[in-house]
Amino acid sequence: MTNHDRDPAGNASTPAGDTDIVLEARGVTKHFPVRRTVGDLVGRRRRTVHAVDDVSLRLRRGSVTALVGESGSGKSTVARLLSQLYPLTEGEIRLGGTPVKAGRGRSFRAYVKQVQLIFQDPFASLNPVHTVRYHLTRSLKIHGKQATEAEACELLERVQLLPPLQYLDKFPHELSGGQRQRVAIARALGADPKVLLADEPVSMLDVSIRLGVLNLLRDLKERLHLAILYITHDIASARYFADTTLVMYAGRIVEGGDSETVTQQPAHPYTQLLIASAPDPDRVADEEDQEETGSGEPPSLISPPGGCRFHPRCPKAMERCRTELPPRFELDGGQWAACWLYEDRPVSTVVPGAPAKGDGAADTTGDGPAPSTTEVAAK
Ligand SMILES: Nc1ncnc2c1ncn2[C@@H]1O[C@H](COP(=O)(O)OP(=O)(O)OP(=O)(O)O)[C@@H](O)[C@H]1O
Repeated sequence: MTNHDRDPAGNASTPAGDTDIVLEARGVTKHFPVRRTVGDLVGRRRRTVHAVDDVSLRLRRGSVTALVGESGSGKSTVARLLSQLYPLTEGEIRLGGTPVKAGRGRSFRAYVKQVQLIFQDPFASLNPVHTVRYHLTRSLKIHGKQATEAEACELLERVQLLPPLQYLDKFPHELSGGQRQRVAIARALGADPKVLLADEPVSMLDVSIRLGVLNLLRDLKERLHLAILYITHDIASARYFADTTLVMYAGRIVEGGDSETVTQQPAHPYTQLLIASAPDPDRVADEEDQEETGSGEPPSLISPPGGCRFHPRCPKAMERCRTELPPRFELDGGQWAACWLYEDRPVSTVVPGAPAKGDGAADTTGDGPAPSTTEVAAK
């Protein structure tokens, strides 16, 4: 993205006519209040967990966006905010370009019909006392579709549970983990959604069947032009499965770009650490690796570090990283990193008449509005 894509306030504008953007988060923030202790009452303190801060992203039709990060970085909270299970502390969500108003009842049902959430544990998300037929026909009914056996079978065919009649009257405990997750996906498809938010959809499955479920999601993305948010702590699977990858650390997105670039040429020291810690049979980790990429634990989100939240673990931290929050710096090929290391990189200029980065197909970053340097640094 270049300065040409920014509005007068310095924010990136939604690319005009980019009809591929289905769901967009702009500066989305979620702080959870912490239950007050005696000390808090005496000191008149109200503490909050800064679970998600200023997250912007765009999900496009027929595209998978991976949101990658360690446990506790805020990934599931982003999914819950995007599915309207939690109210936002700040920010805005847009569906099809229209700001979404928080609500229950009819407006919530209309939203959920288009944006479906798939959970990590398919056993917990399916009711053990009901059959596959019940789960699927109920989903069809709720979303105003014909709840016939033929429709339920079609859903099972879509998730490659064949022949469908063999699965229709099974209970969840009679299915394998992979089959259960396919039923959960089929149930989500009963709504005929535009967006699937898949929160660690394969992490509870046997390693041998993960690939099959990811391939199914990819097939659905292509055939049904779904926009998919793939939440994972496994950056290696993001390279394989996602078109775009966003990396999250301690409640903030720190890097984004097309998956191949982010995983092969990670720019942010945190992404480099994630990749160095990912199991790779071709690489033997040694102490030098550790020194170069850093180690340690993620910070407390009740009182996150000032400046860049990664600075206490960062082997490349500079003085200003402790005090100033880095904005997004644009790199080549649509990649960006929120890291002061890239401050002095020149921003490439736009060739007149050429599609600018951030305008439709040329924008591979999957991220939403980028706040200006001064705006973020001032926060
Ligand atoms: N309802 C809640 N109330 C208070 N704190 C919460 C709540 N939900 C999440 N958190 C906190 O917000 C932070 C982010 O949690 P979240 O579950 O979104 O992270 P995650 O990256 O999805 O982790 P995991 O991969 O372990 O699920 C954590 O510190 C968590 O303890």
